Amino acid sequence: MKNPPTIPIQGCAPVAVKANADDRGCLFEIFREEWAGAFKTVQWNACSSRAGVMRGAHVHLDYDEFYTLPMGRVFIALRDIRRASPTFGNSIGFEWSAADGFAIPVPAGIAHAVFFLDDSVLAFGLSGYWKAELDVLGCRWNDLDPSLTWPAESARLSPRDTDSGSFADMLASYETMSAIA
Ligand SMILES: Cc1cn([C@H]2C[C@H](O)[C@@H](COP(=O)(O)OP(=O)(O)O[C@H]3O[C@@H](C)C(=O)[C@@H](O)[C@H]3O)O2)c(=O)[nH]c1=O
Repeated sequence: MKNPPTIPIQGCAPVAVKANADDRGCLFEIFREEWAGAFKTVQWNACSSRAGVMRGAHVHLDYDEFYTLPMGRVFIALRDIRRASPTFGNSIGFEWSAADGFAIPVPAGIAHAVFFLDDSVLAFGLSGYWKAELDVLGCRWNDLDPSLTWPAESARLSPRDTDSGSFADMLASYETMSAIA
C-alpha cells in the first residue's frame, strides 16, 4: 500500500488490497470479507468512467460501500455528515491511483464525489442492495466543502448531478430521511 492518506473520518481508513503485478498487467485481490475494515457485501458494481467525469457528490442512507480502484487515477472527496459521529463535518480530498494498492470504505452517511483524472474503473461493494428510490441524496460537487481544492473547475456530469442542490439542502434531507428510516 503506497501513499495511504490519513483520512480524518471514522470508518474510512484505507484498506490494503493485494496487487499481483507482472509484465501482463495486474491481478488484484480487491476484497476479502476477513480484511480489517471490510464488511459483508451483497452487491458489487464496476463503474468505468472517462477522464473529466465527476460522479457525485452523493450520500447513502441504507448501505455502506467498499470502494476499490482496479484501474486508473481519480480525485475522491469525502465528508462526514453523520451528526452523531465524532468526525462529523470532517472532509478530505485526495488523489488516488490504482497503483497505490488500497481500497476505501465509504460508510452510509459519508458524502462522496469522485473526479476521474484518467479513464478509470471503480469497483465497489455494497452492504445492501441498491434501490433507485433511495439513491436520491446529493449536492453540487463543488459545494461539498469550500475548503476542498479540486483538480478541475468543471466536469462532465449526469443530469442528476447537474441538477443537484446545496450541501445544506443535502444535509437537511439526509437528516429528515434518516429520522424516518
Ligand atoms: C448505483 C447503481 C446504478 N444503477 C443504474 C442507474 C442508472 O441507470 C445507471 C447509472 O446510475 P447513476 O447515474 O446513478 O450512477 P452514478 O452517478 O455513478 O452514481 C453512483 O455514484 C457513485 C459516486 C456512488 O456513490 C454510487 O453509489 C452511485 O450513486 O446505473 C444500477 O442499475 N445499479 C446501481 O447499483
